[in-house]
Amino acid sequence: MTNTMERERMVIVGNGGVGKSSMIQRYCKGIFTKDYKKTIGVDFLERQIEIDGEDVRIMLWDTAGQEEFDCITKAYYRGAQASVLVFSTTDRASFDAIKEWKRKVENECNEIPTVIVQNKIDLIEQAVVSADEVETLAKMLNCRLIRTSVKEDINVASVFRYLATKCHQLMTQTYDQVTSGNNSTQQTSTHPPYSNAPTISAFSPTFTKSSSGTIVLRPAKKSSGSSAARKRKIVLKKCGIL
Ligand SMILES: Nc1nc2c(ncn2[C@@H]2O[C@H](COP(=O)(O)OP(=O)(O)OP(=O)(O)O)[C@@H](O)[C@H]2O)c(=O)[nH]1
Repeated sequence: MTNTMERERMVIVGNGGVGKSSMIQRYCKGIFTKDYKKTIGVDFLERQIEIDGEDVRIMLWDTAGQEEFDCITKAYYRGAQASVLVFSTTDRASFDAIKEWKRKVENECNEIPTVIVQNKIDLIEQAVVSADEVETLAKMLNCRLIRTSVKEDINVASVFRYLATKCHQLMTQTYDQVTSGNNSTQQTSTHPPYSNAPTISAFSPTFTKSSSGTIVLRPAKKSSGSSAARKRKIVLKKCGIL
């Protein structure tokens, strides 16, 4: 592991009990526990994955869902490159709070790639939100929607791979702009267009492309670390992006 490895910092927010800590534990440690242990303030775990043949370290900040911790947690939103807004299928208030969570994150770090996660999809029979209203909210907030079950390990990895890929693309664009000396009018938006983004559905855990718009998330192809990739890392480091 070199100190030039790309690092992507993500924050996971949402009401208490929606499954944020469970999601991070599932992704980073491969475990799930039924016990509910309230997060006090913030917690942190990381995992290394490969995107486009490059090693990327994903740093996941788990934040407390209770408002009483807001002043502590908001300090951790700063500098985040992506965010995950989580609500639970069985908790109406957590769904209603999603807009507010997005606002809180944006107050600290402007617009960053963001995913809305509807967790506990294994409890769909006890759902207190309809599929339509969830999809409408995601469109309105211009966010990708991913339905997950941390318990059944459905789509959890898709959430983080999707965001890591977005962050990686943004870093690559920044690199291209720096190396081509283009810092004028052709500035690319830091927020990709999501309005027509398909939903990643918990009902297609095999991630095959379906007519309903479910998208395919394939593992990145391994490539031998090219000299271009190495140069890119050096430039990114010099730009203070790493
Ligand atoms: N059925 C089901 N239960 C889940 C799922 N994900 C998490 N849980 C349970 O939901 C409860 C709360 O999960 P946590 O991960 O602690 O929730 P949190 O959002 O981190 O909560 P705070 O720390 O209070 O913000 C735990 O009992 C988990 O076992 C899921 O996908 N399905």
